[in-house]
Amino acid sequence: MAQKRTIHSFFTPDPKKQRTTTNADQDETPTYSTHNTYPFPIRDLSKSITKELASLPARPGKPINDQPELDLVYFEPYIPLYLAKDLFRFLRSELPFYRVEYTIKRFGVETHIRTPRYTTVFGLDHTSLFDDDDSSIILDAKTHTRINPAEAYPRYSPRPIPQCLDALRKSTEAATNCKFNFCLVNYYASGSDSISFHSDDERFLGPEPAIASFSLGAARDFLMKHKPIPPPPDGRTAPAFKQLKLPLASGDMILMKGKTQANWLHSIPKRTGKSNQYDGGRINITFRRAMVKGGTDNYYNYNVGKGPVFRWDDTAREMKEWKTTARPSPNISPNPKSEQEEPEKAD
Ligand SMILES: O=C(O)CCC(=O)C(=O)O
Ligand SMILES: [Fe+2]
Repeated sequence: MAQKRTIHSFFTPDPKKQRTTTNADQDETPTYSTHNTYPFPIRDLSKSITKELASLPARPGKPINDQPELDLVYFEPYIPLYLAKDLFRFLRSELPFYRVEYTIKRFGVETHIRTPRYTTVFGLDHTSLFDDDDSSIILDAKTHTRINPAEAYPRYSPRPIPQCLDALRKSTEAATNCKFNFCLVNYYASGSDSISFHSDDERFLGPEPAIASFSLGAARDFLMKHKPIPPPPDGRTAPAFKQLKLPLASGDMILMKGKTQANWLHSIPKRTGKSNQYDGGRINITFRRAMVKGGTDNYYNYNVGKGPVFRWDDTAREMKEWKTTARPSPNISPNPKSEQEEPEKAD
């Protein structure tokens, strides 16, 4: 008879499946992705993890399309638990993060927004390419001639997707038949970090964008609700939409596509209560495809910004400001009129 598993044993990798901490991995000399825009070199995944990612998804995706204009594919999970656990720890330790603040005009009033989570982004829109042989060179995607990044991307220098995220991008492209040129990462340090209801329907993603969204670490609820619609004429009853609540677990992936972004909003609400085996920390990775230069500027502005870099401190078990003499001090607009959390993601 099969042995009964305790709750603890579900989070303790099965020895037969502990392929990510093999002797081969431990003996491997680490390699790093480097670029002049990275605040520090970003470690590459081991050969064995890279190979495993290429063989995913662990389970085929299931469509969720039983409501008007809703078009999702839910991979539950895409990354098996033992691997998701390693990948969560790896990315939390190795990526640079930011706590972006910005000012927007809301109802004619300058409002200071503090993004309620850590973020980072890598990638370049469809009009340009990093040179395969030298990623410090950016090429025009059509002519393959060199462009001047200071002219084409004056506010933020684009960052190539580091190997540790690019391996997952390649796997996701193969599994979904979609193409992605951007990777956005959110880190929710605890239940008080969140993302408010919004849709990723920015014009620079083109019509009917496909967005692949991965969860690693603590489980959090992903809520979806239909955008408000005008009341139908001549007293007819408005269609009823049900709100969705998907308790996304480590390793899960949701592909949002078709008319979803144009018609539905999604959010990760704040959560109270106990933390779990991941200290309550959760990483979200989204792969997207930006079509025009404005998309690149927008993504860096709201996910990197001009403020300080944060990096995971494994002794303190929290994100700490990462100091370097090579980087200018934070550049945050002084004396904001009011401060509040993001209302909705700005375009
Ligand atoms: O954390 C998540 O699952 C959602 C993130 C998200 O919606 C976004 O970054 O646009
Ligand atoms: Fe989103």
